[in-house]
Order: sequence, then structure tokens, then C-alpha cells
Amino acid sequence: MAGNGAPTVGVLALQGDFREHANVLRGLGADVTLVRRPSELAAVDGLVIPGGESSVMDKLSRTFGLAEPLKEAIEGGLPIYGTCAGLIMLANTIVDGIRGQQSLGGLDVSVRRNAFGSQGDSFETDLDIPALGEHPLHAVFIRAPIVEDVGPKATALAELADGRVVAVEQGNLLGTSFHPEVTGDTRFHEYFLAKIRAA
Ligand SMILES: NC(=O)CC[C@H](N)C(=O)O
Repeated sequence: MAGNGAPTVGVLALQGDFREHANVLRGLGADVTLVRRPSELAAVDGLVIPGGESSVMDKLSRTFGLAEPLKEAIEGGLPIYGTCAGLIMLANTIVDGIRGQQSLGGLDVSVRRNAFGSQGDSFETDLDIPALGEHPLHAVFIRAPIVEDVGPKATALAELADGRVVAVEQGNLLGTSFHPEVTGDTRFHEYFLAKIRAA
């Protein structure tokens, strides 16, 4: 990002918990733009794709003419952070999508939707994430996906105790199965803002 001013961070606002991300980012000093149109996407230094329902987000992004500009932004190196449904949107492969569901792609991973069944549908746990420092991160999972396969271009940042991957990074892209926007621990958003500043 050029210059030393506050970065302009977009939050894709088609559906889902975009307001929570916007609040966290504003609290960290970012200028936040809610993105619903290609012109709004073109004006940001980075983008968050929030949690919600990936199949709906997929349909809306195509209906609103955002899917192609989003793919171009991913390929063009725009820093993008996807949480939960947002991670599904960034995955090259979706397992258990609804019929016809497409992702934007970019992350060399395979992601399974709703991977925790009804029992573990929503749960919370502490994760060791070396990239964020020593203290474990409290992570909230809500009908969360799991990263079933991490390809050679992507790096796992966090795993559950059983070894299943729940956070990944690849160049400009960052994805988490869980929702750091609801816990008050802002380290993932800070990590993303540092990526934007370094871009
Ligand atoms: N909290 C979430 O984003 C849930 C994701 C949702 N299950 C999906 O498939 O998109």
C-alpha cells in the first residue's frame, strides 16, 4: 500500500456478518468501505469476505456483477481475508457445496462446508497460532468449514487439537474457519492490516 495513511479496507457486504468486521477494522484505525459494487471494490486497499452463507454469497456476487471483479482482484494481488463462508469463497475446491455452488478461488485448498455436523455445529476453543504470538487465540466456530486439503501453494496457520486445519495463508490471501470478529481479540485483523500495509 502506498503512503502512510490509514488503509481503506473493504468489507464485502452482500450478506453475512459484515458489520462486525467493519466495527473491528474501524476500531483498529482503518477507513472502512462496505463493498456491494465493482466501483467500491476498485477503491479499496484490502477486502474482508465475512461469514454468512457461502452459497447465498456466491449467488449474490454473480447477480451483482461482483464475481468477476473479485476474481481479478484475487489474481491481481489485493489482500483478501475470508472468514468462514468467506474462506469457502476463497477456496479453489468446495466439498459439499449446494448444487451449482461456485467459489471465487485463489487459495490452493479444499474446504468442506458445515464440517462439524449438528453436535459440533457451533463451538469455541483456544488455538495456538504461532504467527499471532504466544497467547492462544480464542476461536468461535459457527457451522464452520474445515480445510480438508492444503495444497503446496498454501500454508496452514492453525490446527485443531486433532490436526485439522482451520486457518491458511497464501500470498495476498488469508482464510479462517472461525470468526475473530466476535471475540474482541483483534490479532487476526491486525495481522491482515499488516499484510495490507506491506502490499
Ligand atoms: N458462519 C459461517 O460463515 C457459516 C458458513 C456456512 N455454513 C456456509 O456454508 O457458507
